[in-house]
Amino acid sequence: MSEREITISELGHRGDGIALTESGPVYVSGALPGETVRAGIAEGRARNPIIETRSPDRIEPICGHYERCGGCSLQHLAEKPYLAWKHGLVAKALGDRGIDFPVSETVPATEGGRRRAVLTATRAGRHTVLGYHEKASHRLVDIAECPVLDPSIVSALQGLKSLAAEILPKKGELRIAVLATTAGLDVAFDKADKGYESRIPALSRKIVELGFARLSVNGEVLLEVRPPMLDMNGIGIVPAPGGFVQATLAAEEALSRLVLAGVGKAKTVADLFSGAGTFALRLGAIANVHAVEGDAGAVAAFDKALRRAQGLKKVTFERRDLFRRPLVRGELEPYDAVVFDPPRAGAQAQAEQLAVSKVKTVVAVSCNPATLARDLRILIDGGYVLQSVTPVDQFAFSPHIEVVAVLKRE
Ligand SMILES: C[S@@+](CC[C@H](N)C(=O)[O-])C[C@H]1O[C@@H](n2cnc3c(N)ncnc32)[C@H](O)[C@@H]1O
Repeated sequence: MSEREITISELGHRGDGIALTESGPVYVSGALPGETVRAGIAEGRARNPIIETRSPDRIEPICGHYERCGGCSLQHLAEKPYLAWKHGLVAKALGDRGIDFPVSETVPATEGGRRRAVLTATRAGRHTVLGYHEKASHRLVDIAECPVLDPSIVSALQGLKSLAAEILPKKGELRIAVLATTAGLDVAFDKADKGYESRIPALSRKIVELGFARLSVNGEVLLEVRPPMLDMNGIGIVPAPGGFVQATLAAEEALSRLVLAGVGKAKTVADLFSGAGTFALRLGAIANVHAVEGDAGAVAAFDKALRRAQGLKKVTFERRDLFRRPLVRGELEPYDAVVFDPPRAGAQAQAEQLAVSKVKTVVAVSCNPATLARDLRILIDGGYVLQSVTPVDQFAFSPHIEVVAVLKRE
């Protein structure tokens, strides 16, 4: 493997530096545009890179685990170019689908830290390791700090570890979803061995001692000390164990503001892939809403929240698989506006139905610029005109980006 000097010209979509060489792109982990790097090169990747010229945009990472931990990829880049890079990811995805539209500046929405985290635990001899996987590895980093998480999760890391130790399999990993709620932590273990049942008394005792709100294992609630409540714009919701909620409150609010502005004065709105009601509960204050969601737990959580809610207009819901059974043209007729917020796979089948519908306004929310661009292309080809595209940065230092796009039919 020959060593040579290369110059980084751009950041890739995962945050690696890219040098464009005569033999193709070379990916350099941890390098920034403008930097020159000395490294061995094999299969398009730099090995043991040494940065020779530093970028003025390079900053000190804020976490002691950063070098190893795969949870973050861009702590070493200053905020302004970091937000610009996220903006570029969205613009590029649109460009790849032939959509030439000015993308708004990235809205930072990481304040307060992530209230929802998925950690992994495993055994290392007699110890328990709890954290995230190392960069490009299956090994776990045992985290003692994590500046991107809500502080209440960080201060509970030791407690979570001792809880996980009760049911860790001899080999393999345990997934732990943690949600910081107004009543304390909601902890959901996933992929626990059946044998955990003998540890239920010990787990229950620990949950109470640790002051956590609820513990669930493999989707079943084991003990609810207090309902793990989230305040959704004044309405209390108790999410399903391990269920989806926006990872930061700041992003939930930023996305909701953009969704509400997007639907404008619509009187009837369909909220598709509605989860536990992040948008529907807010939209219900200004319009009649029909929420559609595929996950039974999320639908049940939404139903309960609706019963507690006051002063909403008519809000209805249904459980439905929108990949297999999107709302078809006739079903879309009653709506002035449709909001959709699918998982990473996007909403192709639904976009195809919207493209032949008469719905005036579509607000597309996405966590994947590539599938969003595909769905926007379908809508634009069906006669919609883009009004705005706004990236929202919910996952600090990661390559993830949320986007809200508003389209109208003339
Ligand atoms: C990105 S989340 C958005 C949830 C909600 N809009 C929010 O902001 O909290 C995507 C949602 O789509 C749901 N979902 C995934 N696949 C689905 C499908 N095939 N049909 C309907 N809903 C689905 C998930 O359960 C999840 O609630």
